[in-house]
Amino acid sequence: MTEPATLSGAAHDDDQARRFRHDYLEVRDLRVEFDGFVAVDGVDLTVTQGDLRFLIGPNGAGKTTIVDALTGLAAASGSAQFGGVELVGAKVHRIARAGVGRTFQTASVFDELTVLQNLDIAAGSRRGPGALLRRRSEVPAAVEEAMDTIGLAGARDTPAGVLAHGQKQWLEIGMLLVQDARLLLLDEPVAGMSHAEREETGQLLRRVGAERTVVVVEHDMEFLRSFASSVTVLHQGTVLSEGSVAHVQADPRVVEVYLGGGSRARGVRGDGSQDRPGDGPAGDGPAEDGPAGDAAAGRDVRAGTEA
Ligand SMILES: Nc1ncnc2c1ncn2[C@@H]1O[C@H](COP(=O)(O)OP(=O)(O)OP(=O)(O)O)[C@@H](O)[C@H]1O
Repeated sequence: MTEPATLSGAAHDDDQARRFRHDYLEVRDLRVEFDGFVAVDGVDLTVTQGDLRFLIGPNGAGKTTIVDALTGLAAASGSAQFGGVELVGAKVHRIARAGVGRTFQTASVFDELTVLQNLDIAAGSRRGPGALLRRRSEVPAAVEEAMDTIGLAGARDTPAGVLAHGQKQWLEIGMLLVQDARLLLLDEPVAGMSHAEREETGQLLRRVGAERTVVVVEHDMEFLRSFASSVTVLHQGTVLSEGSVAHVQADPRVVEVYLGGGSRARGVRGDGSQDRPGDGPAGDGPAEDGPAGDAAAGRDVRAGTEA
């Protein structure tokens, strides 16, 4: 369908509503291989708008690689469509234009620039040069709205470099909002945050997730229990379990992966054989972030079973 070049108020609102209603992510048989090592092995994933989906799994399960594949940073096969646009094989800028945005574990904001300037530049990436020269009286509505949504309206003139850790992450989410990202892929958004910041972030994701499609890669089980509306558990590049928080917590395969250290071998090769079968949590990654680490740190995947 051909989009009109410009839309007046009511028509624009209708268009927004229509777009958001039909936005969903549909991944089919996604596969990523690095020199014979299969990091993502036939993953199917459907995420609709309003469903705050958490993607969890032990270290090396393939979570970040899936996000990389959806954002053009890892070559993949299979299909991943968002809003009807095929993402697999598309160039990074085309994927961004299709409304797909991501954050990284470390916030990538311009420290020397203020909150407002960071958002204005992000918005300007859609508008072209000159955005930085915009006077404050000309702050676009989308930037004002994003500052409110991320709770940083009061810090608009604060340089991003002096923001608290959590605020930087919120700013980065705000930058995706003003870029009109309608699929947000967030990599460990609450890592390193205080309890209060996690709560704020959870509420923010709920607000954003009501209107957009949000996928959160996360290790923090307490955060997941509080805010996930659905969960996909990955293990060795495949989907191990999927459903509500209660469903995956009760799935014996999930419990085994998170608590049975012996099942963590992750080297699935192209020929289907296992690399170092039987490797425990200390196999080839930091044990504290692995399944045994999660349990030891009191992050048992089962409800109410703090270790
Ligand atoms: N560029 C690459 N080249 C080779 N192997 C890679 C590359 N990127 C990732 N891998 C491997 O692919 C597997 C999946 O990695 P990935 O980072 O997606 O896991 P993850 O689930 O996000 O783990 P974590 O929770 O530790 O971030 C790992 O075994 C990793 O070592």
